[in-house]
This record gives sequence, C-alpha cells and structure tokens, in this order.
Amino acid sequence: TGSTQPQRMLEAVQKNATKGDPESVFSAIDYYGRHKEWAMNVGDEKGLILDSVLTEVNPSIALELGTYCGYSTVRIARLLSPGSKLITVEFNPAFAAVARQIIAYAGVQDKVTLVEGPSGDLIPKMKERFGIKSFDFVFLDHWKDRYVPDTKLLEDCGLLRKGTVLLADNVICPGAPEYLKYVRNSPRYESRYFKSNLEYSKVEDGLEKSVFLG
Ligand SMILES: CCc1ncnc2c1ncn2[C@@H]1O[C@H](/C=C/CNC(=O)c2cc(-c3ccc(F)cc3)cc(O)c2O)[C@@H](O)[C@H]1O
Ligand SMILES: [Mg+2]
Repeated sequence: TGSTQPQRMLEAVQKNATKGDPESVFSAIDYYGRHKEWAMNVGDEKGLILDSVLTEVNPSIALELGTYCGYSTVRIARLLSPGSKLITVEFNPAFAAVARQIIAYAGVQDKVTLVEGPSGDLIPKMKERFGIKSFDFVFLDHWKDRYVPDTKLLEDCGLLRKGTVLLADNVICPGAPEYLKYVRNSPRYESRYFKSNLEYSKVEDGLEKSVFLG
C-alpha cells in the first residue's frame, strides 16, 4: 500500500525488524534498499565507516543534515553514550513523518530531536532553541549543493569548535566537488577521504572526514 518509498521502507521495517532493536531496523532498510528498491541511505558499507568515526568521536551533541527515512539517524543514535543527543534536520514533512516512526520503532527517540525545516533557517536558531554551545559531530547527507553554504553557516554561527568532526556522504557520487575543494584547501580543516562504494552498488563513493581546527 505504501505510496512513497519512505512509506514502503517503514512497512518493511514494521514487517521485518524487531521493535526496540536499532540494528534490526537499519538492517531491514538495507535489505530493502539492496534487494527490493534502491534507496539513498548511507547504507551498510559506508555505514561501517560512519560507525567507526562515531565511536572514535563519541559525540555528546551531534547534528545530522538530511534525515530522509532516518536510517543514519538510527545508526548514529544507537552508538551515542547515555545523555548524548542527536539533532536531525529534515525539510520534507512527509519524510519527517516516516522518519519519526522509524526512529520510534528502533527505540532511539529519547536520543533524537528531529527538527522540520530548511537547514539554512534552522542552523542559526540552534543555540537559542536547543541551548547548544557547539557540535561535536556533524553528518552531512542532504542536498549536495548545500554542503558548503551550511558548513560556512555553522562556522559563522559559532557552532563548530576546535576538534569538531564533519563527516560528509556522497563526496564522489553524486559528488560534492565544491565541498571537497572547500574543506581540502582551507587551513581551518584537516580533511581525509574514506573510499567506499555507493550504497547497495559497486559504483565508487566515499565519505570525507574533516576536523575543524578552530
Ligand atoms: C535545503 C537544505 C535542506 N534542509 C533540510 N533538509 C534537506 C535539505 N536538503 C535536502 N534535505 C532533505 O535531505 C534528503 C536529501 C538528501 C539528498 N541526497 C541525495 O541526493 C543522495 C543521492 C544519491 C544518489 C542518487 C542517484 C544516484 F544515481 C547515485 C547516488 C545517494 C545518496 O547517498 C544521497 O544522499 C531529503 O530527505 C531531503 O528532504
Ligand atoms: Mg547520502
């Protein structure tokens, strides 16, 4: 019945995953994306890189730009220490509605605040709305041409501190060439590329990890 892909993914989660088990939730989405219908989730291969960077950073306050169905939201939230929070930003209300249900099904809703709206409007309100000094970790996975403007906005709003880690999806496919130029040429970032594959495919893609130097 699900008319949109996110609704069909939610159905797959409700059918195949165990309530309260985050791993079973994102595994069900991976199965769906690999065997039923390709979907733009960071996926299982790049997901392992995301997991390892997260474990290394162990953020108290994390930001995700582009929730979509909540696949990476669940993947990130499951690794957060008690008391840590993830704020995820999504401007499509239909996607946000599905993501809320997937996040709740996984049982990680207490660690996640899903904020609806365009990142450009919400980033400047993060401090006043959520009492945030700065983010420890940012996952960029929204429109690729928003990576640079939103990174600059995070800098200008004082939301990055010495050591904040930015992790950007899809820097090769679909590609974020301006973003790669920005973080690799800027003296304010220490950048490194993690080669991988596009989700559920053999095409090359990768994640760019950039540490803000202050
Ligand atoms: C306005 C700022 C702003 N504020 C708030 N929410 C925003 C937003 N801009 C976007 N969103 C939401 O984020 C999600 C979009 C994500 C965009 N992601 C890809 O386009 C992508 C594509 C491929 C691929 C497609 C086709 C191929 F052939 C190959 C690769 C693979 C990937 O992993 C990909 O992430 C949606 O939920 C938007 O509603
Ligand atoms: Mg992506």
